[in-house]
Amino acid sequence: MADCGNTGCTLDLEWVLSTQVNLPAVKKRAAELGTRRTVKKQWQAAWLLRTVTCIDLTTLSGDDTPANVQRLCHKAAHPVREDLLKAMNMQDKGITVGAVCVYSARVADCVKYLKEAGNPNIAIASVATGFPTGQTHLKSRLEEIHQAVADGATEIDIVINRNYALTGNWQGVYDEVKLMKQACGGAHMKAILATGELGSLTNVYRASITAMMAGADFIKTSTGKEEVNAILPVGLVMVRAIREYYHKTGIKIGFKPAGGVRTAKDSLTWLILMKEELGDDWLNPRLFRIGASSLLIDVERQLYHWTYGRYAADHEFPMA
Ligand SMILES: O=C[C@H](O)COP(=O)(O)O
Repeated sequence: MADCGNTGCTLDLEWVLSTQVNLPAVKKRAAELGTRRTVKKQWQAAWLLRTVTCIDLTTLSGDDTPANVQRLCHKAAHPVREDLLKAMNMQDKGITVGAVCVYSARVADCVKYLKEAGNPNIAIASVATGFPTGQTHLKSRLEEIHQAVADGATEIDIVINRNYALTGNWQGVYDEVKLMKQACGGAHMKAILATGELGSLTNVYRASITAMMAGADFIKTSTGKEEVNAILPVGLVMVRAIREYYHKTGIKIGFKPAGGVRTAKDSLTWLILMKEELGDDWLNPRLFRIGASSLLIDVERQLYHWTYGRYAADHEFPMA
């Protein structure tokens, strides 16, 4: 998955504390992102297919059952209708989403149903560590990771300890994330910062750097359960932290906006952010994912429009 397999480094508190984010500058740059560059026609279709390959197709509900996980896995393995792929001459390219993303208790279902759907190699991401709040004892948070990996998860989406982050205890954040990374073993680890609960963009930057130093392979904006989830100013601060970490260590860390990304147009703006701030190396599922439960349906509808020159009726896309 991630290019890096980030081993992390010693916590450098001076680095963590040295940066103050300039809020007006960040807001201005974020506002430009959706307006400056437009992607049209066949290029748009190509970018949307890229979006598909970067989606962590997610279901994180209290009423998740094996049946809806089965549908999710089938969609993950066949994310775009065959006629649309043929129109783009992409039917033989084995296009799938980046991963499925579920609660840890549903990982075994994913193993079963991805096999059934004919694509057992699609990554299985499990949220863990007391998701979404992280307000359980460290011992059980670590145990949840072990169990998810034992069940077949290849990626673990952990949540950081907001209590520590909000009280400036970056050593505490670092120590816990490092233990979580060890618990992941060979599975890649995405660190969810829950930025909507961090209080300031400076804290978002500090949490990003701390998580990367502790070994996160990806940093992820949100659980999807906070009041404010993936938004561009936060994304900008996080990808700049990734850029700085890369310049200082040579290690490429992935980025995952998650929560509230629902339209094809939104996904293009996130891709533009990655291209402009981090470059083409980051425009692939090894270093970029979008965590989303309903984005795929809109992307597929836009691809339908590109193919047939009209929007499909709802019944033509029964499952996203
Ligand atoms: O990590 C993914 C999010 O939980 C999905 O959020 P969403 O339902 O707003 O797309």
